[in-house]
Amino acid sequence: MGILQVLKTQLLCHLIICYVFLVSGFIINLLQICTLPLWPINKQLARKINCRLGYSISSQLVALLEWWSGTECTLYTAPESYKLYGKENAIVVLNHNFEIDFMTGWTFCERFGVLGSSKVLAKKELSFVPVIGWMWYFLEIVFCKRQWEEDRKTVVQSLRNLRDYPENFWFLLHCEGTRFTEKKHKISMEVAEKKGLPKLKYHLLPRTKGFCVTVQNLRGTVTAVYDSTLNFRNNEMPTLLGVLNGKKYHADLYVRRIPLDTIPEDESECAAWLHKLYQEKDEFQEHYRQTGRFPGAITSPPHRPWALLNWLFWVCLLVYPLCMLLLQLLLSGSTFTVVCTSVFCLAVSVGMRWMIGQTEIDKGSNYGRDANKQQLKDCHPPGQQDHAIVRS
Ligand SMILES: CCCCC/C=C\C/C=C\CCCCCCCC(=O)SCCNC(=O)CCNC(=O)[C@H](O)C(C)(C)COP(=O)(O)OP(=O)(O)OC[C@H]1O[C@@H](n2cnc3c(N)ncnc32)[C@H](O)[C@@H]1OP(=O)(O)O
Ligand SMILES: CCCCCCCCCCCCCCCCCC(=O)OC[C@@H](O)COP(=O)(O)O
Repeated sequence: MGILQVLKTQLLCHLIICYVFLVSGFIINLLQICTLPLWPINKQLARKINCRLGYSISSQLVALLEWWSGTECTLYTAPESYKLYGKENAIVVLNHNFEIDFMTGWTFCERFGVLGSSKVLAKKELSFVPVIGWMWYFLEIVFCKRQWEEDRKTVVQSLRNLRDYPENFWFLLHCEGTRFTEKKHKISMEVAEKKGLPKLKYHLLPRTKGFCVTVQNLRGTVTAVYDSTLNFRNNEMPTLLGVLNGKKYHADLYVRRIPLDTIPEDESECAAWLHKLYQEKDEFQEHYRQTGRFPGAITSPPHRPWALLNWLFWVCLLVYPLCMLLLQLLLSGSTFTVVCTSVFCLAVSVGMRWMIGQTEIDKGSNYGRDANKQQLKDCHPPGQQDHAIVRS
């Protein structure tokens, strides 16, 4: 193991990275709040500014994945589709198996220049996560409680707001609605059986309402669906902590571009279309398992320097004052100040660990663990968490 690799596993490095992320994040959140008076005056300008500010936060996680961990991201796609990526609005339908699939998705967004404006149908709980969740509020991310009766109105309204968005965007949909675990898979296949739908081996049964309503409300705004299937080589199960420790992973993403006007307008036909899409996605995963690759031509969209430059900017800006502050504290000789600072640092570390926990599948929600919604609301007792599938 090289010296740099050892350095990447050191707690001090992690604390500095987290400090830069948190402090820069809070500064950017504050700047986002400052754009509020601009919204009624010039909405499109406010949106553009927020895209740049949002980029400055999310690109830090991209830099962590690309430059710190050195994770390789390979794209399998048709060359004629490749030319259009980043130049049109699209709905991205992605499988939901990995703890860092959001970072991998962001990395592809960065490579095609749509990171600042990328959107997602996200669970409401994520809107409360400091920095990222607060940033999303200003980026007009669509949140849902995963209770359709309550979501219908807000989701439709949020989607309609995107019709005049001034930047090209990709709208991410994890139609499975939750991350893959063995238990959730078993239950969703029972639902599939009851509904007379073919079983899926690598995916949960897709929830169709979000997809249909998105297609319905973004027709005319979005030109294509990017059917995206993600996998990691050698059965890697990547984690954010692994990335923070500098572990290199190998992501393979297969993208098929499907023109939006080929998707049925009728809701039940649209739902059937989505079920068929997931059967095809399952076949692609089977192909990957058998051959170690997806169909289609391989490309490695080039790295852009901006994510790294943005990160270095924040490191330069924030690490020097931190060092000066710590030095002053030590020189002050006040036990009280030193104890207070230590407690503060500990609280921040616990907060960061909680944020990282939001990405962990073992700490995931109960959604989809039972076909009966009432039962879903009950928390299961500790020690009964199900585990993400370990692919042999
Ligand atoms: C190219 C690279 C990628 C580019 C990336 C681009 C952009 C990146 C941007 C941001 C990155 C950040 C990423 C953050 C990720 C965060 C993602 C999430 O938060 S995922 C969770 C939230 N999202 C979703 O849930 C979306 C999918 N869900 C839906 O669409 C749902 O329909 C819904 C709109 C949320 C509503 O859900 P609800 O449960 O209320 O209703 P449903 O109708 O869906 O469910 C009832 C229906 O389902 C049947 N049922 C019951 N149990 C199950 C089960 N276990 N499995 C499957 N189906 C089940 C039930 O019988 C009902 O059926 P029916 O409708 O026939 O009555
Ligand atoms: C350079 C920066 C380094 C900082 C390191 C620490 C950063 C901490 C960042 C926390 C990021 C929080 C955003 C989490 C996004 C997680 C997306 C996700 O995968 O959500 C899960 C839901 O889809 C489904 O939930 P479940 O029903 O499976 O439960």
